[in-house]
Amino acid sequence: MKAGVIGAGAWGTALAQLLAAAGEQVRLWALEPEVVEAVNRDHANPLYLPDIPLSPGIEATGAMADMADRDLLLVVCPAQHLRSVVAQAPVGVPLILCSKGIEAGSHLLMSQVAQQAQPRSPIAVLSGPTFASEVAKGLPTAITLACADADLAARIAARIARPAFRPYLSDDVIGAEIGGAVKNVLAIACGVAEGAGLGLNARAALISRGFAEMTRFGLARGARAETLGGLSGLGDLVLTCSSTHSRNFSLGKGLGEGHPAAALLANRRTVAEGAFTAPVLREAARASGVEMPVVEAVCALLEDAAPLPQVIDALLARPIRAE
Ligand SMILES: NC(=O)c1ccc[n+]([C@@H]2O[C@H](COP(=O)([O-])OP(=O)(O)OC[C@H]3O[C@@H](n4cnc5c(N)ncnc54)[C@H](O)[C@@H]3O)[C@@H](O)[C@H]2O)c1
Ligand SMILES: O=P(O)(O)OC[C@H](O)CO
Repeated sequence: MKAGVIGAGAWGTALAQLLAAAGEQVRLWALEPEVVEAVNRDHANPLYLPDIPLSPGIEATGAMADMADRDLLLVVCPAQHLRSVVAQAPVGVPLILCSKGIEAGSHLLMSQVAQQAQPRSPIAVLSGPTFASEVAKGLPTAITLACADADLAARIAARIARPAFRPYLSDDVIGAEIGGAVKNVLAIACGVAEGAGLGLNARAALISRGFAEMTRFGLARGARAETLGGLSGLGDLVLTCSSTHSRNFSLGKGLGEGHPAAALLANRRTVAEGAFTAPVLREAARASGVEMPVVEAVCALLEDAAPLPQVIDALLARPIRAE
């Protein structure tokens, strides 16, 4: 059993810890040499997952060639870098994609990007309500594991399941990916409501109407409604829209407090995927004729295209219609 994790941000490090805590020897590819050094020397990743002691069973490397002997690879880089990262991975090894987003330009989901970059590698998607620090601490978590190949899904599930980490199986890869990508944009909207002091009614309205947008977009792209209503859709939406532990929610809170997006996004080390997904999602939704007013509002705020009161008024002034 030789798993590799590509990407040593918070989530990649937490997943490496999950696997290594059960005795597996895990190799973790990190972009930053200081992360490689800290993991190997101190069994820690203070840059991305501070205050969590890591298993000595995790060995970090900065060389993708060191992944050549792995029998399973978890890909955990930011979505916009997935194509170039996966292209460097060894050929033919099953890839579990853990990034949440839609590629700019192509409008492709991560599984579609990976299939282009590594056509001979079997693909699965792991997505759901999972704050990295909680998984790394062994707190109870459930997640969707989506894969078109039921045998591969069962083998991966047996490999990653732990008493406090429960994968639920699905063959709806597209549905699992759309939930994870769209919820990040909606979490920004809920953060805005928090930062601007709009109240908890507004948050609940954004979650419900945002879920309606996620469902419309998902169905248009071939997702199944029950997947969108499951862990990778509604489950992750509720988690990410409820807490400043979410980077996306925190970004929105800053916008709601009146800080300009450019200042909030400048010099960030950690990724708030919703900021990159929002304009791509707007473009993809418009191209499919799907109405996504909350997503449009988030884009307007990220682009500083309109002041916050005007964006809120425009959402509230939409015509009354059937729910
Ligand atoms: N953090 C979580 O709780 C969590 C949970 C589930 C899914 N995810 C998803 O996992 C993905 C990674 O998020 P994270 O939280 O681990 O990241 P992070 O914000 O903790 O760290 C940023 C990561 O981006 C990497 N990076 C920066 N530039 C890069 C480049 N040019 N090429 C490759 N990698 C580069 C850094 O090395 C680092 O690993 C995202 O898509 C995120 O939505 C995160
Ligand atoms: O911190 P966020 O907003 O990137 O959310 C992390 C995970 O996606 C939650 O499931």
